[in-house]
Amino acid sequence: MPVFAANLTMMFNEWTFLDRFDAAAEAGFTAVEYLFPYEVPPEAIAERLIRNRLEQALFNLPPGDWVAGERGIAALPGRFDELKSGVDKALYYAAATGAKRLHLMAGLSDPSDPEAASCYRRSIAYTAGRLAEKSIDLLIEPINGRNMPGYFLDDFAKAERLIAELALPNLKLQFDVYHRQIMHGDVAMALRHLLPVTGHIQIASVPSRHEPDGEELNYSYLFEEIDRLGYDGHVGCEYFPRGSTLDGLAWFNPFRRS
Ligand SMILES: O=C(O)[C@@H](O)C(=O)CO
Ligand SMILES: [Mg+2]
Repeated sequence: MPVFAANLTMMFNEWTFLDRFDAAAEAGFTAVEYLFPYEVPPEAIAERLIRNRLEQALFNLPPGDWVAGERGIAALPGRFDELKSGVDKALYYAAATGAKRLHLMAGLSDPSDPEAASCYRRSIAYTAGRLAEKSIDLLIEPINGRNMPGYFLDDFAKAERLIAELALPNLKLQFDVYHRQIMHGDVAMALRHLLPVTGHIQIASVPSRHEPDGEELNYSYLFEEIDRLGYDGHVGCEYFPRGSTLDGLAWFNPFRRS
C-alpha cells in the first residue's frame, strides 16, 4: 500500500501552517511534505511532527526570491554563493525535522543555454555532496511548462540523462505524475522504467491538479502499479483540493491511519 504524504502547502489551507500538521494527522496521514518551511522555526515544526507521529517526507531547498517570481537558482549563473548558504539553511531544517529528501529547483532559464547547464550541474554536484554527508537524498523534478513557463528542467529524459551522467549515489528523480502526464504521458511505463532512479513520487489529477480521483488518469491502477514495482518511498499528495480538504479525502479512505 503506498504511503501518502499530505502536501501542507496545497492541502489543509483552512488551517495555519503549523496547525496543518495536526489536521493532516487527524485525517489519517502518517507523513507530510511542503514546498518551503523557512518562515517557521524548525523547532516548532519538529514539535508538531513528534506530537502527531508524522514523518517529514520532503521539502525544497531555498528557491531564490519566490515572491518576485524566481523558481530556484541552481541553473542561474552568479548565484552559487547564495545556493551554498541555502544548502546550510536546508540542512539545518532537515536535521530538526528528520527529512531524508530535499528537492533542488533549477530555476527559470533557457534549457538550451550551455552556461545554465554547466551551472546546474555544478550546483547539483555541490548540493548532493553536502547532503550525502548527512545521508540525505537530493531530488530534481522536471516541471511542465504550462504551470511553470521557462523552467530549466523541462523534460524527464533530460533529468534521467543528468542523473546517469553525474552518477551521484544520492541524486534521484522526483517523479511528479501530474507533470509527467502533461509533458509526456505514458505514466505507467515511465514509472516502470524510472523507478530505479526515483526517490519521491507526487500525484494530482490531470488537468485540474485536484484530488487523485478522476479526470484523465486512473489512479487506482497507478497505486497498484507503484506497489507492484516495490516502491517503498512516499507518495506526496501535491494537489489543490476542489473544495474543503476534508471533503475531498474520500479517495484516501482505504489508506488512512486509524
Ligand atoms: O510540482 C511542483 O510544483 C513542486 O513539486 C515543486 O517543488 C515546485 O513548485
Ligand atoms: Mg511536484
